[in-house]
Amino acid sequence: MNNQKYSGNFYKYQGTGNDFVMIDNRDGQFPVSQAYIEHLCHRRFGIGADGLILLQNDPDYDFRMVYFNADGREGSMCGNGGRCTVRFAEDLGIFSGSTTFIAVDGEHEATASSEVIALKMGEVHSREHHEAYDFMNTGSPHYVRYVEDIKNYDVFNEGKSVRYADEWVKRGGTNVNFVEKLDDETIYVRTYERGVEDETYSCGTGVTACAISAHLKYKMPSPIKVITKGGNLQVAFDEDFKSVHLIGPAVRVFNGEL
Ligand SMILES: N[C@H](CCC[C@H](N)C(=O)O)C(=O)O
Repeated sequence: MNNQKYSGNFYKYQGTGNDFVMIDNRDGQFPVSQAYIEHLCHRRFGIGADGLILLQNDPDYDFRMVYFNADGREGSMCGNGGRCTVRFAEDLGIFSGSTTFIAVDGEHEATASSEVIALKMGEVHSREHHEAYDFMNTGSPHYVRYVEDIKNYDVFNEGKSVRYADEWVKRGGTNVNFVEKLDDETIYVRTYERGVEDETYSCGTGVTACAISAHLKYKMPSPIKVITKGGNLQVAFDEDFKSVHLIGPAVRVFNGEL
């Protein structure tokens, strides 16, 4: 461990089982360090989470979301984390109804109801379609592979072998998704996450990538229902993927003091 310590409250949120330590850092007092964040996210030595998020002030938006993976490194965009941050901002009284905030990949709009947070994702510009997989960036990089019998698929080992393949390491790393079409409106998605280096219960940007991929492959209409280990999401989109929404629950689990 290192010497940096934070004195203050923390909050624990989860969105379809993707869980985050949330800090209200509007006073800028949180000591950002990779080792400290990794420690707080550790499931034995710390609070335990897939990532840590700082909610900060921003002059032009309701708030700024700063996301770190469980390994303590600042990550790219996190869809479930975004939905949880919106719920956190609502709980703090920063907005009610709808909000616009800024994250590492740009501006996001979101609406909150008691059941769900609908988060507008960034525009999805480029999609690679290959024989064995699709690849796209939905705020974070996502490799998408279609599989059968997904519930029994070896996501950890198959995901890890793609994650650490030279090609992907050279490209800066990727998250690895496995997807199966269940019926004409539903897919099942499991994700090995970069930065967590394990399967998570749900990955919002990964779910978004899989829904877009499934729409292109099977012509499934919007919204697509997505089942993950941690619960159900929906992805709504227009034809050019400029307006893409990730919709699902996000709730506070507990809070405490550091
Ligand atoms: N769980 C996140 C994705 C985090 C992305 C991160 N693992 C990376 O790309 O480094 C989500 O809900 O979108």
